[in-house]
Amino acid sequence: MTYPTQPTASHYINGAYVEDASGTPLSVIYPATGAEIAQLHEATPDLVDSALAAAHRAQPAWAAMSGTERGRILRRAADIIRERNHDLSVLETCDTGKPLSETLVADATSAADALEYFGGIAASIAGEHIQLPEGDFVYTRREALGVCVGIGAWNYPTQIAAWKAAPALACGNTMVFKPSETTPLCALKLAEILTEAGAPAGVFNVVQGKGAVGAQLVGDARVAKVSLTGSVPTGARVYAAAAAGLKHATMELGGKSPLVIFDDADLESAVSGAINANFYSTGQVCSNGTRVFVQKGIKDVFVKRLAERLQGAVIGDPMQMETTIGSMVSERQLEIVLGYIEKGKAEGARLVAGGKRLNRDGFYIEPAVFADVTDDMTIAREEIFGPVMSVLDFETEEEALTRANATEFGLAAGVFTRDITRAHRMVAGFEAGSCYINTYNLTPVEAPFGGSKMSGVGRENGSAAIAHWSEIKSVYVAMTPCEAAF
Ligand SMILES: NC(=O)C1=CN([C@@H]2O[C@H](COP(=O)(O)OP(=O)(O)OC[C@H]3O[C@@H](n4cnc5c(N)ncnc54)[C@H](O)[C@@H]3O)[C@@H](O)[C@H]2O)C=CC1
Repeated sequence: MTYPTQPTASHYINGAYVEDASGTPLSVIYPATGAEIAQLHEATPDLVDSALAAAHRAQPAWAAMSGTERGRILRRAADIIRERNHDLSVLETCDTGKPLSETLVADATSAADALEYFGGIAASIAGEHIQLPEGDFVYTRREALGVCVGIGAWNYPTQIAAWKAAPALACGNTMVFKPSETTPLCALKLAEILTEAGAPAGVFNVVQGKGAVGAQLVGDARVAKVSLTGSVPTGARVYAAAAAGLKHATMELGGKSPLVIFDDADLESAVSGAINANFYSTGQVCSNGTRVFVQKGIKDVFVKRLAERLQGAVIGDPMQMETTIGSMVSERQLEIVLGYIEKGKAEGARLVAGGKRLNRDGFYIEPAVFADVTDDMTIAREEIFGPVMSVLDFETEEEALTRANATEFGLAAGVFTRDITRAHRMVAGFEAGSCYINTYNLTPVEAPFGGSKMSGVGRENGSAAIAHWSEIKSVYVAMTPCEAAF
């Protein structure tokens, strides 16, 4: 590995890198080869405390700055990220094993988009004025919550850190962020860049560690809000811990999203949609449409065309620009995915393509397509978080909608059809936070993103995010003397 992947230190607190070698060692593995590329340490309880103290100290002055000033710093950070996109994308690939052809356009650039977007609206975050009888009025102040905690998953380490930091900081909060222990490198770069852009010390801090470090952060009395991106079981634990302290919470959790393809759809476009809904980032995307419902009349031709198109996938070294499928993030995740593939076969689904581990170093698997999947099979019910597509067939619109919604999850849903009224009817009926018509998995920063049902609470991105990173203070102003009964 010739890329500089060992960071200056494990943590970033109060505007500087900090090391504490007494923490448990944390080894960073490049999943494309299995080689160790960095050695970090988990944060000790004292170190976590010092990060929270730094964020707590910095928050009043940060909130007291004008939105314009805060926004300028965020936008400057966005510019620095864009200038360094190549190196940051290489680091994202080292952290995750995702192909550079993807990380160059979807990770640091998405972080820059978030910083630019929320930097742009920071100055117009405001309350309102409400007129009342006798000249009295109420005005509202939209205020920061205080110290916020962000906790990330491993699939989008740069994007997750920025999607939380940008709106939090725009609203005048400060943050302590804990990346996933599997991908700890990228968030440190965001912290470094925010300092360079002018963010005062303590405004954005990063501490490394596993669940225990996350739990300490969530349980701390100084923390006003917790935003987690992770799995449903972790989300349930973190949400409960936040509730114990009556903290604000945003939970971006897992999914098992449906993609419904009607027989009048543009076939090539629908196949592309199914590919993007299942194999981007080697299938490690929370909103993936892994239950692909295809109307009976076109099922065979759809599966045939999909298998042909899969021949064009280039699996291998993620640093090569022609590569379109990199490695899984870890050996553990690869084993989980292989386990699901065996279950799919054992329960009677037909493996149409892929599904084998590649015989080389690193954690590679061929993208897999199962046909003849039924709703009760494990692969159709549980989130796999890997490149495994399940194709199910259906006859009527009503049936498709009922079966699409028959899941505890509700993150995303998509429909391919040329019938516009049917498309909108389906979308209105989907029990999901993010819906797609004739496309899939696009997540521009302008669009609110988040889940229904067990897939989460709250929304990230879009102007909707402001409500989740601030609160309203209502101020009643009397224009006449105050009267009392006695
Ligand atoms: N809805 C969304 O926006 C997204 C959801 N995800 C979901 O994330 C999952 C994959 O990511 P993983 O890293 O495996 O998830 P995970 O749930 O295992 O871990 C998520 C984070 O929570 C931390 N954590 C674990 N236990 C904790 C505790 N008790 N208190 C505080 N923090 C704790 C972990 O260290 C990690 O940083 C998938 O289920 C996926 O669907 C991933 C990306 C986006």
